[in-house]
Amino acid sequence: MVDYVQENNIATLWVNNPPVNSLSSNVRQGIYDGIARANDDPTVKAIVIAGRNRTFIAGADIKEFSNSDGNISVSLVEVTDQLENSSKPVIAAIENFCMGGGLEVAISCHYRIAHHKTRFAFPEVNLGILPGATGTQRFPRLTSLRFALDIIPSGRVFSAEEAFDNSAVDKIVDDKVYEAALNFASTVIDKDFNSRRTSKRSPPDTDLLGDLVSKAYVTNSKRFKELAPKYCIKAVAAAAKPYDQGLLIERDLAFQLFTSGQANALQYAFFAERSTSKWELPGGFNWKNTNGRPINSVAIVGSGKMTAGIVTCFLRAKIRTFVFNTTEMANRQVFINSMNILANDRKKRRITAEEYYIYLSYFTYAKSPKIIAKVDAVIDDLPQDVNIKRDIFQKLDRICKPSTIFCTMEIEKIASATKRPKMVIGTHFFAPANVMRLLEVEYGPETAPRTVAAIMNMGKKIRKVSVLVSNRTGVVANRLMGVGTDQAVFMLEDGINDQRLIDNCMEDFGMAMGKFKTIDIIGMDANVDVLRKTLNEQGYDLDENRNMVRKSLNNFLHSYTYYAFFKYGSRRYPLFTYELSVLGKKGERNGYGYYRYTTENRQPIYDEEIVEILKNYRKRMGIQTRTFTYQEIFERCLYSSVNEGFKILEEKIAHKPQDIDVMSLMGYGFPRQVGGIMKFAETTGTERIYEAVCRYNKLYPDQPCWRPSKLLERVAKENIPMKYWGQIANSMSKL
Ligand SMILES: C/C=C(\C)C(=O)SCCNC(=O)CCNC(=O)[C@H](O)C(C)(C)COP(=O)(O)OP(=O)(O)OC[C@H]1O[C@@H](n2cnc3c(N)ncnc32)[C@H](O)[C@@H]1OP(=O)(O)O
Repeated sequence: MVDYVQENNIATLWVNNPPVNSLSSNVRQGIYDGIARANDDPTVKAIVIAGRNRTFIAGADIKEFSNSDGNISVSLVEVTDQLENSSKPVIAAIENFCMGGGLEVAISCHYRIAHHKTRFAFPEVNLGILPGATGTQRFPRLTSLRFALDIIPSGRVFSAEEAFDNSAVDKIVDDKVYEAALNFASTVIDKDFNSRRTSKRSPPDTDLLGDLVSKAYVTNSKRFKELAPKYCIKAVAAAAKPYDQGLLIERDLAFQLFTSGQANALQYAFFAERSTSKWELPGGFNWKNTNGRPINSVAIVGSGKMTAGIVTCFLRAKIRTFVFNTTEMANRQVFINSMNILANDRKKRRITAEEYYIYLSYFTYAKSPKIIAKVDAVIDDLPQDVNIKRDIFQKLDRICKPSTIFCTMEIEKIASATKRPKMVIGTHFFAPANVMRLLEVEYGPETAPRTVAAIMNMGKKIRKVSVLVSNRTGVVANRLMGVGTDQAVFMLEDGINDQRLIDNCMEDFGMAMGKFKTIDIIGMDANVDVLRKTLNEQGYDLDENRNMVRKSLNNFLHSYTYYAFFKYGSRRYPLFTYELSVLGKKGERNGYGYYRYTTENRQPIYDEEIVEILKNYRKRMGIQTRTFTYQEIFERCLYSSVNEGFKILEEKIAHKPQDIDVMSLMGYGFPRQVGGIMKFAETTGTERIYEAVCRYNKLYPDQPCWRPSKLLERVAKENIPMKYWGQIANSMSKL
């Protein structure tokens, strides 16, 4: 885990713990022992600490947080103290990742040489903890309170250049960082390096503490539903005190965080995200045993609201991207929109000017379908009309090379229109596609495992977190969270007069956005399209019924019939959203939805008109209003989605609870500090949720989302831990 190598009078401690050299117990012990050995050896004059696997250290081994191997070794605090107290100078040779505990190791050394491409960060905050191995005390002393209050509470990644500008590293090299560190070591041998012991310093800007702390509170306020950002600020502020006092505060805060449920959930989310790439198909094909061809070029066919967002994902990954539309103007518009997205990235310094031009150079207009004949994948962004899609994909099937994969949400209908059903797969991006990291990949009954492998790998290449699901009806993430949205609409229809009450309940829980704000952002039309499609599949025409009502002389009677038709036929549908869309409210896009929006300010404004429309609607529909408790709002919005999550598992649409959690976290802004909708079920207790689901099922028999999932029932009754839910779902479907 740590190799000790001596060359002349310099000892090197090589950290070797692939893939990212995390600081597992053996590594900590290895560094500690290595420093002791070098200090005891009179022939050693300086020590270099470096990483094998072309990386320094990406921090603690997160798996050990919840899963100690029982190996008693030194703590990271002991390691950092051992490094700083070394009687011989220690030089860190840093490259690739220098994160968390790795950065704490680096700043406890006496000198730091970094490769110019190194990425530095204190990502602890994202795991619900703080840099508690002296990081909050040493980092501001080495750099400044200002920089530490920027870096530690945000967890943001910073470059070697920024590290150098803020005194976090002493030298940057373009190549061969280890050799540079060895050379540097030879220049400091026998020199006094006492002033380089970081803990002995004071932060250079303690007189600015008040202002800097206030600024940090404002900057991080959006994340204050999580404890860690606040605690990070408090811990860094304590660096203005004498070192030992500050350290006590750091330890106290670190302990509180470490034992919090939030830290547990955030660490769960870290691994859940990574687990989605380990996909598996029912036939035994999986990410390990199946290779897919690399996707080096794509064509986006058609254009809509999301096209430029999708295009930029491919451009950033340097994948040749053809945009194919029948009009020159549509193609141009996609180019302009993509350029604007990249220009914004550049303005916000997420990419350099050079990268901006390189990425744009991967964009190509395709005026004729022949130009896209050789692409590796075609992505469907055509209008929702299936006949148009089938027609175009039939033509593309004749033109494109046999290995071209077709990505569409209408898998079966496109597969049957082409001679390559094995090469047809679903890809669903979430809006805005250039920001949202979730990619839902859907396989159909005929999709080949190699096609799945190719598209899952493509997802990784374009930096998406791809979740593989089987194709049934519509987008699985929408199904999962949509049932909760329907509940919100029903409760509004049934008596809540202020949409903010429901939205606040969800936002207090930690959702990025309340249910009605989400409807507005997604757009009324998109919401109603789902409803329209669901009803169409059952042979009902939503708009025809509505027209019948409008044309009617006896409006009340027909409205009631209309309502009764949908409500008491078999199930109830969230028709109030449809009502608003018919009135011309499109959501955030045109400024009118469940809230109002102005062109200057896209923040939702409470709209009293909704209450008036609601009252009329209830009157026409003959709805008897009632009151709702906060608990009912909470349970109906969330437990309905939990129940749906269990159904998605038992129907084998998703493979494991982690996949469902990732969909809720990355597609719908579910609070990360709760871990995801299934982790929420585990924390809340499945028995409690099952009891509520059964209660609502009795109360609302016209809402099928409350039919209890069999898997939930079994898990609740037998009190089965979450780690077995996927396995049980598997065995259930075989029955
Ligand atoms: C107390 C707390 C202390 C002292 C801390 O240090 S807390 C901070 C711990 N470190 C981090 O939070 C960094 C986490 N890692 C990352 O952000 C990324 O992995 C990376 C930027 C370092 C690399 O990204 P990438 O190249 O995309 O690779 P993956 O994210 O896919 O990771 C590859 C595999 O390594 C596993 N991994 C990564 N970091 C850790 C870790 N710190 N502990 C344990 N395992 C880690 C990750 O799960 C991947 O494993 P597989 O899924 O392939 O099995």
